[in-house]
Amino acid sequence: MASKDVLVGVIGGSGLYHLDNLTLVETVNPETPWGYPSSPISICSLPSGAKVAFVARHGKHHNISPSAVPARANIAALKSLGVRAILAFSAVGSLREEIAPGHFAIPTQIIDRTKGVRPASFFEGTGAVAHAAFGDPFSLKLVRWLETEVEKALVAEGRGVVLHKDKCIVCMEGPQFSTRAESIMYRAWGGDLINMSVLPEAKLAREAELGYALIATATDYDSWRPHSEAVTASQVFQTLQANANTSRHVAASILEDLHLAALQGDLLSEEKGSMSLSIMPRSGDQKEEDIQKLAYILSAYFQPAGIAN
Ligand SMILES: CSC[C@H]1O[C@H](OP(=O)(O)O)[C@H](O)[C@@H]1O
Ligand SMILES: Nc1ncnc2[nH]cnc12
Repeated sequence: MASKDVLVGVIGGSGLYHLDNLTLVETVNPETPWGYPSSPISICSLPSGAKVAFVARHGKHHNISPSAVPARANIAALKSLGVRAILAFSAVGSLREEIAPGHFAIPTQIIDRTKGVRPASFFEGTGAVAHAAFGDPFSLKLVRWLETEVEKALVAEGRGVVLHKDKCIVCMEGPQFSTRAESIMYRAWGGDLINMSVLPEAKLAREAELGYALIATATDYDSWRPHSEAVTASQVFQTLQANANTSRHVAASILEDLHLAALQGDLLSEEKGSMSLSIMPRSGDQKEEDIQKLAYILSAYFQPAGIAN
């Protein structure tokens, strides 16, 4: 198992199956109480020697569909490596004219249109009940930090990629894309972007007390434009590679500073201890197997018998 000095985890989405300019230190594949992650996790070192962890959400060969991503194992495995902040990348559709394919966005809100087929809580199947706060589904301090740093990285790249802020992302079930009627409805609801992956990832990161933010990379205009073709996978592929290259550039530009910011602590002060107010008080009286399972992600609140504090 890698040492616990990996503070930042990166989740790569469609098109982003590896990062650039990093030295591979080791590959780990931790078995968590929720199974194995989507792919073995690459632990890479940055030029300073600091380490980051990378996991490909759909597997390195894109063989896991969005509804089947083992999101609990991904988040739990990253936490077991010491990760405190997750930077997730996602290919998204745009529900707004001004967010053109090729643009990037950092959303601050989510509308849940998943259909209940994805396990969405670490507490599911245990006797413990918890209600994590999710009004602000992304870590706002991390989001604000990223807005500045990603913008700088995009300017330095010089391709004119625009960054949009304070957007609302709809997470649909898939794997089929939306109908035109749904796409129009999401716009009326206030949705700006759409993907199939941000949930339950963001909810699970919150339950595990991890900072979590999404860099959304627009690939298409979904299906709301009256005189345009509805989105197809081949449209998405046209932008995917360029977006992945820019994502790798952004990651290479910001990861060193993100590691330092995570080390200093203030950036992630919102997450630390947040679940102490979410676990129902009587849920302390648990079966040993549930305590052991939950201790994997929340050792501050669940202590297996025989392990001293
Ligand atoms: C390839 S189009 C639909 C697919 O792309 C996005 O994946 P990810 O979020 O992992 O980049 C979207 O969420 C869908 O899963
Ligand atoms: N239009 C779209 N709908 C859902 N997920 C997507 N990922 C990329 N484009 C998408």
